[in-house]
Amino acid sequence: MSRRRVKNIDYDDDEYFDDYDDDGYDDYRPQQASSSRQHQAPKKPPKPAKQSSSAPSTQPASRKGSAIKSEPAKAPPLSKPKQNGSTGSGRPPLAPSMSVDEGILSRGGSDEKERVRAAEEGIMGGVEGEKPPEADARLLSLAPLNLVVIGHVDAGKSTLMGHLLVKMGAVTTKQIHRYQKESKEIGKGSFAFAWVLDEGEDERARGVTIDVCVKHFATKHKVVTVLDAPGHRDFVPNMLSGAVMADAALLVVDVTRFEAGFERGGQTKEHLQLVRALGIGQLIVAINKLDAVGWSEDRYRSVMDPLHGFIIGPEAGFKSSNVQYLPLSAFEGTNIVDNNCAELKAWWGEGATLVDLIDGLQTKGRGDSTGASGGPFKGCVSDVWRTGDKTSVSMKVDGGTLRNGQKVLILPSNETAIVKGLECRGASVPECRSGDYVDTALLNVEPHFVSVSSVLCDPSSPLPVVTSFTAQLLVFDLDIPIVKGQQVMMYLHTGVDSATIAALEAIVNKQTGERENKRPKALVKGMVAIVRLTVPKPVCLDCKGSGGVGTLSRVILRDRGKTIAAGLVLQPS
Ligand SMILES: Nc1nc2c(ncn2[C@@H]2O[C@H](COP(=O)(O)OP(=O)(O)OP(=O)(O)O)[C@@H](O)[C@H]2O)c(=O)[nH]1
Repeated sequence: MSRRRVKNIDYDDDEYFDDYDDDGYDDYRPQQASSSRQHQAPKKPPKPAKQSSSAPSTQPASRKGSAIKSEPAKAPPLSKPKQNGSTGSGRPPLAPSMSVDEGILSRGGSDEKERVRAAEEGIMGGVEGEKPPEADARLLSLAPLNLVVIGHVDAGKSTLMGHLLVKMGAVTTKQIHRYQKESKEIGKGSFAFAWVLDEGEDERARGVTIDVCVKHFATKHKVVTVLDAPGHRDFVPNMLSGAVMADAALLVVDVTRFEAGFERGGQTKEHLQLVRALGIGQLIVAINKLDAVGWSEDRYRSVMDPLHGFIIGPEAGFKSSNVQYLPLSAFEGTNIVDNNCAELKAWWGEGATLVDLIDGLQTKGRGDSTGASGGPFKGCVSDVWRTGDKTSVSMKVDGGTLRNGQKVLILPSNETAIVKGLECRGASVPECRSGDYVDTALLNVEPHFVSVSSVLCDPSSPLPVVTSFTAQLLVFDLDIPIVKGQQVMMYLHTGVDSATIAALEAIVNKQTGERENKRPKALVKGMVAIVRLTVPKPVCLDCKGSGGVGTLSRVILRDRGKTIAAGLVLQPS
């Protein structure tokens, strides 16, 4: 199944401001570039045990095409996809995809008329109407992983994911042949694989990803939810909406135009800083389009060296051991699940493929099998649409466990609802745990009680609903200093809204963590500061250190199309 979406942000408490040792991720302090952080030539990734190129499919063949009749061909009003439009909070909606996928994990439909009819009747998704497949036992035994794909525009992100999904059996040969034919007809033949993910008409006509697209596939040990993010600078907010859902990031770099994406104005650095700010500590770097430079090892290294310096340097702050690199060709499909290219083998040997590296990624903060981790249930809504007389939402579980039949409190609307169905990773499931991306949670309420950025939580543990709060922020590269009274765009978990910097309360000493320089006049690049933010409408949030995966406390500020600061909510004020 695929779903287009567009949501939010988050930021990691621990890595910026707390000890981060216990989770093995990072000892990142943005301030101090310790000598151990100085650039070291990265090593080739270890060679994990090779995996069969015919990785197991995630759904039995008999389920192909099932549950597709209830998938709408166009979304009803609440979820109608809008390119750069907005739903609820003003963030562009992650509306259900119009996918007609017949692939193994896809829930698109083969019967277009039936899907249109279902949409017109307002019957959305597989929770009500024809049911989605039950998750099979093998899938449930795999570790879930949400992977956001980032990188400068045209780096080859969608092509890479499209080709990977084809190779993993999540897209049929018939379907990719159709994309090849149709893309050729409009003179965009090189985008055939990208069309697996770029499903919007605009995206296909322009050859640019606009919304985040969500797809699933399984490796040997993982069931992976891919969030393919746009690379164009105009769509950074959409990219953030995918990144906030992720456990790990895959950075795609175009080896032929590396400098354009890496230097000032390119999105490579900004994306890296943002995913790190969102608490993502694990990174795979796919150096793409090696076919276009004759599989040159020299070119590969000339890109990897400056990139690695930035990635482990003070501005991005990844831990070297959590970053892995590999050369590939998304277009030719080389080194994705296998490597049959003699020129690459000559210097890469039997090095890991992309699927090997994805299979070896770790997740943190995930609920355990008892659902005990993360405390009471809480989660943030990233998409909303009507399902008959009920409301469906997509969301990220930030802590605890969400179960079918459970009563939840919706904030800020303060309405309660019962969960009438749950879908995760393309299948119907009895529960979703901390860290899970929930494809669909069906709620027995009217849609106006829920919007993108709503929070669902355990009614006995309501989260704060506020119009003013303090946050600890790291200041990014700025054209002009941040001052009191400044209006900014605020990305708070899955929401986006305007906000005012009501007060600059203190500068934080990066070495000691102590507050000093009370009431500074202005904030400049590299500072860590405590600021008070006010918002015009009440927002529901969580505070730093409240448990779970921490999505609900992450805040990113942007101004005039640039990210200016990112951090964590400290407390309501
Ligand atoms: N030669 C070559 N071209 C590639 C490769 N991968 C992608 N391309 C081409 O690069 C162009 C952009 O590919 P996309 O997959 O749309 O790039 P993207 O990063 O998803 O683009 P946005 O999401 O819009 O930022 C297309 O013409 C692809 O065919 C590759 O491995 N080799």
